[in-house]
Amino acid sequence: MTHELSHIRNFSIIAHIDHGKSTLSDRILELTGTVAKRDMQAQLLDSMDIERERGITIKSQAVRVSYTADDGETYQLNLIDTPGHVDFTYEVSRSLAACDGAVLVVDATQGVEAQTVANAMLAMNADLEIIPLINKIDLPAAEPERVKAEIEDGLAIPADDAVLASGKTGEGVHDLLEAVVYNIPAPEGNGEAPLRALIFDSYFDAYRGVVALIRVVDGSIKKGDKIRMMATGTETLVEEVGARHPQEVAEPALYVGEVGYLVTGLKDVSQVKVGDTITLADGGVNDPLPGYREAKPMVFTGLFPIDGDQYEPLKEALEKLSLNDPALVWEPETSHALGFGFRVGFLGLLHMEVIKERLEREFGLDLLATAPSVEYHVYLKGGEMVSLHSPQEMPDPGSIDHVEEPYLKAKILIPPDYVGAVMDLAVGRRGNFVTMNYLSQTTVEMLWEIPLSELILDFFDKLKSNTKGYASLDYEMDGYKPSQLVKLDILLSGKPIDALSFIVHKDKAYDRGRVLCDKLKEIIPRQMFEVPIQAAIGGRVLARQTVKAKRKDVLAKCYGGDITRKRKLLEKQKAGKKRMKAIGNVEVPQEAFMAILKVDE
Ligand SMILES: Nc1nc2c(ncn2[C@@H]2O[C@H](COP(=O)(O)OP(=O)(O)OP(=O)(O)O)[C@@H](O)[C@H]2O)c(=O)[nH]1
Repeated sequence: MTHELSHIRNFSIIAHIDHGKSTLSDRILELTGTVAKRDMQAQLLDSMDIERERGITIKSQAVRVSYTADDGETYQLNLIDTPGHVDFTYEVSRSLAACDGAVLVVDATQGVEAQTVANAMLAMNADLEIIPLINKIDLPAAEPERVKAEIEDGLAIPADDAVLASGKTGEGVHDLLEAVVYNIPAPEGNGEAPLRALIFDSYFDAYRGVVALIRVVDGSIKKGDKIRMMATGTETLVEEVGARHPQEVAEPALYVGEVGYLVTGLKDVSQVKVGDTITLADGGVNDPLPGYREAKPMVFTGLFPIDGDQYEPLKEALEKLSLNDPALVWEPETSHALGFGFRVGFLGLLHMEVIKERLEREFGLDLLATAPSVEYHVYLKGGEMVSLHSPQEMPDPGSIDHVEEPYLKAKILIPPDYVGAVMDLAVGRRGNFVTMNYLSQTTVEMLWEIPLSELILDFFDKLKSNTKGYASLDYEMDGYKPSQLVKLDILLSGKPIDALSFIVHKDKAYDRGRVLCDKLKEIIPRQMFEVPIQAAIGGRVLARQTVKAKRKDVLAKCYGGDITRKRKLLEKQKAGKKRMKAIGNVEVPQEAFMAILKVDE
């Protein structure tokens, strides 16, 4: 295969969900003979089960295909698949930084949608050449002309020459590859200069240690080279380099402009960070590539095994998962209510859900998760600052000078009709309006400063439902700001339950406390006795509800007679208890801990 810069193209495919990105990628692999038709497993690029089920990509992928164009020349095309969720905006930006162009897929029956706009903006910000592609033209309802107009008016991308294609029939896929070769610029770089390579993903492989996906920006890299990761300072010998087709094939070297994988031989993924620059340990460069940022957990939750015997297995599972995930951090946590568990940090709610699901599915654990919270900075009267990852750690109010919470700069893109809806939502979430710009007649960009704690409630879901799915959200950290925050305690049968307490803005405490008591009343099943539920701040009760006592005992029906029937009933009860935790003498289901996430204003 060619290594000449002029014969390399690095690109990614971007689209709104379900517009056909994966199907199209599969067709490309097929048409270039990379994967034989009989080996095609639909949507080869989304490898992890959970990703496949949810239709989201969490990790980046890079597949190299060889394409002989109509000009008779053979080109090396590297197709880079980027993660598709707001939790992973930084990872997306690094994957795009490894590309020179992007194919923007738009469904011919749906037209431009929210994520089309959001992804196109990301690609433009990354200075990528954009090739519009109108997909699903096999469908009778396809309206390519209307969609072309939408792309031009809404995104200001010329669409006269948009590729018309069908991932289903394969029509237009050849045109797409020709467009990639002719419209996307070849990479630039200096093959003679010292090595500079961008890491745009890294993962732990049980057999080979940490593997990185890289783009060589200058120079070249081969087996046996002694390299240094510039941000972490880690040095190592290159064990192997190569490309995915999509199975890994070792190459003698990766040359300037090329994308491929690198086996580092290192055991810890935190030594090989996304966004870092690789250079040679001896005679390397001094200036890293721009854009490196530390992956920082933003959301914290307590994870507790339902069965205390699973504490050690949970610890081992977390150790295994963090080998592959530098953003995953954790430390032991003890709760009076839930026993021994861990406080775990995540990039965002999706990251949290995925990890919890993997712990349960891949490691067979039954877990209870407490409501997510953020990292607060509590300044004590003596001047000392304490970082708080859990509401339980909140010091005595008398000793606190003030509390600061993390804010985000949030960018929301919407059609003009939804400006009012977004205003209502963001103001209700303590957002400060910054500016609003018309990017085109069909797209408004609103900038807000919003406390992260408000965003991790159901903000994203609410934003989507209030704008019929049109809004897209992108955010970055904006530092800490002082806030009037208090710890709200929830009491069951008069006893404060540490795992249910949370931190809330003073002005929201009463509403949230009341709504939460109502919710908990619905969620907590009737017990043999009455269960009063109270929300309180430092002993002052704000709201109260009561779960009434159950009338009958199930076993009473058995008259002590039929033993098998009795056992069956008990088993049924046991199954029903799944995800319940006895707190004192009250059975509390998992939902109760998440109720705070669903508070309606
Ligand atoms: N008729 C028709 N259906 C298509 C075409 N391309 C994709 N589809 C269907 O559209 C649906 C979504 O396609 P995917 O390839 O999974 O779309 P995607 O954009 O990768 O979706 P996500 O990964 O979930 O974002 C699937 O049911 C496909 O079978 C096409 O060209 N024509």
